[in-house]
Amino acid sequence: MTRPPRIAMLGGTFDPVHNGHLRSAVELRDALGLDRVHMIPAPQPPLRDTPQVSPQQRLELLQMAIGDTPGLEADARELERDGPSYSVDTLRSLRHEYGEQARLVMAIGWDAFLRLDQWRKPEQLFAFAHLVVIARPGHAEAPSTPLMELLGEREVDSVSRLMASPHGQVLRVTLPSAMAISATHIRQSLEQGKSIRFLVPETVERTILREGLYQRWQSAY
Ligand SMILES: Nc1ncnc2c1ncn2[C@@H]1O[C@H](COP(=O)(O)OP(=O)(O)OP(=O)(O)O)[C@@H](O)[C@H]1O
Ligand SMILES: O=C(O)c1ccc[n+]([C@@H]2O[C@H](COP(=O)([O-])O)[C@@H](O)[C@H]2O)c1
Repeated sequence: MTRPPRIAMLGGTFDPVHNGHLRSAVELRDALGLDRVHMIPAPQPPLRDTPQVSPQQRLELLQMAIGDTPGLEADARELERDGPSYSVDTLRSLRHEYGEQARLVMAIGWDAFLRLDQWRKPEQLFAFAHLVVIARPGHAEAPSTPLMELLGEREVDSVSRLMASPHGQVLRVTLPSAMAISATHIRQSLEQGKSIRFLVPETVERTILREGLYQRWQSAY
């Protein structure tokens, strides 16, 4: 019998993409034995202000960051929708693409997980995908009661248990090279004229500096 595909969505504002995202995607691919990790920029992230840097520019930085990394894909599907970038809509589309037996995972960092109960139709996410929560240095706050209620009995303690079914369960993971890198810190560094070397891939750094992105003198697009 052929093994069902193992697919993950790692959505983000990617404002800009950084090595914390990229290394997490690679280590998640290896830890879960994933066939593909769809890295999906959100044009209008629902719980924050729409970024100044356009969705197309954020996508292009993501594409150059990923390059030819096996199993990682810059996925533009949210750019084709209007309105807030709800993950439930993206997961519906991935489920449709890969079929009902695929093991579909929505991967989010601990900070994003803490607000999951404020997302659109959070319980419906589990009808499409598993949830994998990635530990993130500097984010250790405990989940709220509504969030714990939302999780219910879904938590499992191993990859093999998670992959035994197509969707509906939750796994917390700590990846080997957890990095305390954030896009906020990168934007602040650029605004202050400080170096972002080694926080993002070199091609991304070069493009940001050349285009004047995130720098004080850049006018809003
Ligand atoms: N260093 C990191 N390690 C693990 N997960 C991360 C890391 N940075 C971001 N993530 C996760 O990746 C997803 C997309 O993150 P996002 O694009 O918002 O980046 P960010 O660095 O958190 O941005 P910002 O600082 O602007 O909030 C979220 O689920 C987030 O928790
Ligand atoms: O679906 C929602 O309601 C929802 C609410 C907040 C965030 N998300 C998604 O979570 C991902 C990370 O968001 P953010 O704001 O932490 O960059 C990104 O793909 C967002 O579209 C989704």
